[in-house]
Amino acid sequence: MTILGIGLMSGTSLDGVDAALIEISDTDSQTNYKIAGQYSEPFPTKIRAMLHQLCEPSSARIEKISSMNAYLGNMYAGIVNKTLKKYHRSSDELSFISSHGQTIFHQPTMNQTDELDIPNTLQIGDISALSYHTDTPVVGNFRVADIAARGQGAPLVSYVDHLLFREDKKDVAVQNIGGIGNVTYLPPKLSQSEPVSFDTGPGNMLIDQLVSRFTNGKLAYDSEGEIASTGSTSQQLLKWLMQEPYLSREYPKTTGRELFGHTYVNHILATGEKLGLKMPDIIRTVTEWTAETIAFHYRQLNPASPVSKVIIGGGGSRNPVLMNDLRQKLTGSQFLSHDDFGIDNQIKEAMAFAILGYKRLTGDYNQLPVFTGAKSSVIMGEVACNTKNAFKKVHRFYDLK
Ligand SMILES: Nc1ncnc2c1ncn2[C@@H]1O[C@H](COP(=O)(O)OP(=O)(O)OP(=O)(O)O)[C@@H](O)[C@H]1O
Ligand SMILES: CC(=O)N[C@H]1[C@@H]2OC[C@@H](O2)[C@@H](O)[C@@H]1O[C@H](C)C(=O)O
Repeated sequence: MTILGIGLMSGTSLDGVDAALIEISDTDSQTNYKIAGQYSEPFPTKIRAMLHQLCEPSSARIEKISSMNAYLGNMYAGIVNKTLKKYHRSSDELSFISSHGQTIFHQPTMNQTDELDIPNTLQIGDISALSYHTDTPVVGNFRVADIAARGQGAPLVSYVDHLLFREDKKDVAVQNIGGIGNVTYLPPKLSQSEPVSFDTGPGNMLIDQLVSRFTNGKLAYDSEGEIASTGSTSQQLLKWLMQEPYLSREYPKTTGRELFGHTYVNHILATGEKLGLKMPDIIRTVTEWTAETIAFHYRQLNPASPVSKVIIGGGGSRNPVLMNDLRQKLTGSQFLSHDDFGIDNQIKEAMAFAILGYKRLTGDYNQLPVFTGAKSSVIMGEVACNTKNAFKKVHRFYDLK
């Protein structure tokens, strides 16, 4: 039997939503995942601006978070219906939706000064609204189960990287450069070493914010690295940035806009100003620093030799300045992209969440403690099925067992 599912991803760069339509079929020995379609929709400027406000504790307002939760649930439903229409598939054919949601806040580790301050993470985009408007069961809110098991609640795509990309004899690093950078490091199967994953630091998040300030909000990112290529790296600013304590924290570790947000950008700008730097020089330096945060961690992962294969994904792979810096810092590694494996870079994370959602519905573990630091394996994800049809569709998965 072939199951049709849709994975939805809206990531920390706040650029929009990606949908992956996937067909899943089980043979006796393995599960096969085939991409049957894809659709992406950018956030309208107003929504993106509001999301930026909601991710920043000083500007977030509870009533706006609540209404954005409902709004995104409806928006995601529209995206599912557009994806089905694009590929001439009906809602009846769709067995499930798996939605990451929009991360608004993520604090998996904290210095507990108050008993009420406990690890937490919040992804919004109401899964009940999504289920209701699509007549389909929805799996969402993945990260909270891993946090409950005392994990970092991220990175979660590592589980899928491990299924798809581990090799017998060569070590592989699967590097995402989204808003945040994260790596899944897969030592050869034949070695005794365990895989690991963690966030390497900022991806495009700081570059995007600097570009937006430089252009008074006219540009949201440094397209093709054009601004960075007009500046020069300041070694002094680079050295200052390398002192960021997150870099030397032990992994598993994750980060986000809580650290690399508005206040961080203010600190970079103040330091750049003291050094007499112009904005393109600051953007150039932060671009090189982003590459250096990745290379810095790889030298720790494999001190003896360059990582054999680096599979790059995420929007940062479209920034040639960032990619050139990374290649220069990782000489000896073979660079590949998800496209080399038949997976469009744009929808890799959406596809991964479809797989995580499918595992949730079949009652299988969809997380490995080694990746998130959780105390035990968990089956992540909550299920919303708010119509009779959605309920019937969920029951199909019980028959699979
Ligand atoms: N042509 C391009 N040139 C330079 N940068 C680009 C280009 N296209 C996309 N980007 C960068 O990629 C970012 C989006 O990346 P992506 O969609 O992978 O992030 P995300 O999935 O939201 O984040 P995360 O993986 O952290 O959740 C944009 O904000 C921009 O900085
Ligand atoms: C809390 C949160 O949303 N984290 C994201 C973010 O974006 C990249 C990096 O930081 C990663 O840890 C994670 O997303 C990917 C999809 C993951 O969980 O694998």
